[in-house]
Formats: sequence, C-alpha cells, structure tokens
Amino acid sequence: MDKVASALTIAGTDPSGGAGIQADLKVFQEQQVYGMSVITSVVAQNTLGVQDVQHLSIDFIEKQLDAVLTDIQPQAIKTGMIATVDMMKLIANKLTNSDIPYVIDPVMVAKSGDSLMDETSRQVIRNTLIPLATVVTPNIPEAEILVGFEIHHNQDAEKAAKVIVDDLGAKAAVVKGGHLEGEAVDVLYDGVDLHYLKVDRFDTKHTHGTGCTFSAAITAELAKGKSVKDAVVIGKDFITDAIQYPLELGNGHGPTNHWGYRLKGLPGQREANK
Ligand SMILES: Nc1ncnc2c1ncn2[C@@H]1O[C@H](COP(=O)(O)OP(=O)(O)OP(=O)(O)O)[C@@H](O)[C@H]1O
Ligand SMILES: Cc1ncc(CO)c(N)n1
Repeated sequence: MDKVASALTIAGTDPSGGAGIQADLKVFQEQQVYGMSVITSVVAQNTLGVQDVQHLSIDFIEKQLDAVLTDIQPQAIKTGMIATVDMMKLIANKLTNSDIPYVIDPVMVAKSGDSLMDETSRQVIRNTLIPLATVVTPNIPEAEILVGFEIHHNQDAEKAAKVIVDDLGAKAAVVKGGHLEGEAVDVLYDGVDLHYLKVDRFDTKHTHGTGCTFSAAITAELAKGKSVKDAVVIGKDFITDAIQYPLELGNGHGPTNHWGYRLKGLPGQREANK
C-alpha cells in the first residue's frame, strides 16, 4: 500500500475552530490526509470578529518549519494568514526550489472585516510568495489588491485570474466569487484554460472560514496526487457541502460544517453516488 499522503498548513489560529489552522486540520482529516501545522500568529477570534493577535517570532516559526520539514515530508503545503513581510520572506526562502505543490490562500481580512495582514505585506506577497504557488485562491477583495484593478463581474474575475498566472507567476489561480452577487461562481485559470465552478448561492450567514476550508480541501487533494483542476473541483464540492449543512454555532458568522460532505457522499463522488 502507498504511504499515506500528508499535508502541511502554515497559518494563524482560530480558537473558535471554524477558520485558520483549526479548520485546515479538520479538512485534512476529513479528506484522509495526515495533517501537520506551523503556526504563524495566534489569533483571539470567534464568529463575531477578531479581538487580538500575537505574531510568533520569525525564529520560532522557522524552528517549527524545520521541525516538520526535516522529519515528515508533506506532499502538499498550504499557507493562510501570513501577516508580515518577514514571515513571507522566511516561507519563500524555505519553499524556493521545492517541488511540493503549494496552495496560497492570500488571507487579508476576516469575514468580520478585521484585518489579518498589514498594508505593506498586502503588496509584498505579490512578489515573494505568489510566484511560488501551484494555486492561489483569492476572494474578490484580495484579487483586487493582487492585480490592482476592481472586479465587478465574472469577466473581471477571469482577467484577474490570468494576471495572477501570466504576470505574477503562479501556476494557477482561482478567483472566488463568494463576494459577488448572484451565483457563487469561482473562476479557475490553470495557465491554459479557464474553468467555471458554479453553484447556487446559499442564503446563510454561516460563512466563517469558507476560504480556509476550500483551500485546505484543494491542498489535501493535491497531496493525494490529483491535478490542479481535479483538486479544485473536489475542493468546491467540499466547501459547497460544508456551507449547505451549517452547524448553527456561534453568535455571528458561524463556522461551516467540515463533515457536511459526509451527508451527501464522498467529495468528488457526489455524481457517481446519485
Ligand atoms: N453563500 C454561499 N453559497 C455558496 N457558496 C459560497 C457562499 N459563500 C461563499 N461560497 C463559496 O465558498 C468558497 C470560499 O469563498 P469566499 O469568497 O467566501 O472565501 P473567503 O472570503 O476567502 O472566506 P474567509 O475569508 O471567510 O475564509 C468559494 O468557492 C465561494 O464560491
Ligand atoms: C487565522 C485565520 N485565517 C484566516 C481567516 C479567514 O477566514 C481567519 N478568520 N482567521
């Protein structure tokens, strides 16, 4: 039997369990991928918002990275909340020349509107980390900052996905339409083709950690050796089910249901199971 697939998330924490490292590890587990984590920032947050943040020192983040990477080799890596330029430089340094698939969720602002990345870093991520990415998964406001123009409809999202790949150097980009009106359409550009991932929008306030959950599911599938397109399609199924079956927790934007797909069948096999 093949050795089990493992994945590493490098991100901030969410003690309320719906986003960040906690969400990523839950998703890896659900996808039967062995999950590992390096914490960049400890965040006091819940479904209502972010109360406070403490960044770990660069030295200590490096120790965590070395502890994992010198022992258990992940088959895919994801970064989420990387709040400072120094953190970005450290991670870029560790991942340059690596051929491990690397998913960047360029987390800048939480659903509550609280900032998770400083202003300078929002500009610097473009040149440090994005060129190393196998897939980048910005939401609309994040994509606007990366590409420098406004996104109002799907054609703008297509253009943004192409700029992220053709000009900024990522291998693929998924510009997520969660913040646009109408259907929840995400645009995937893999350097060759544009693909559209469409689902009907659920009328729900339980969307805390949707981006983390989606990108973690993509990472897990890449760790299993799936192509970018297949990993994104399965990730979209996973997040759709997680939003469709909310847990009704918390007093604000509640978490998604990380085992929602079990209520429908395995991710990627929903059609086959019908
Ligand atoms: N109400 C909804 N119904 C269906 N799909 C949704 C809904 N909201 C978001 N999505 C989907 O969830 C995924 C995550 O998108 P979104 O734009 O919400 O990420 P995000 O803003 O990065 O999330 P967060 O910052 O809270 O982690 C996308 O595939 C998007 O289309
Ligand atoms: C740590 C962390 N990463 C990402 C998000 C975005 O949902 C969040 N709220 N918290």
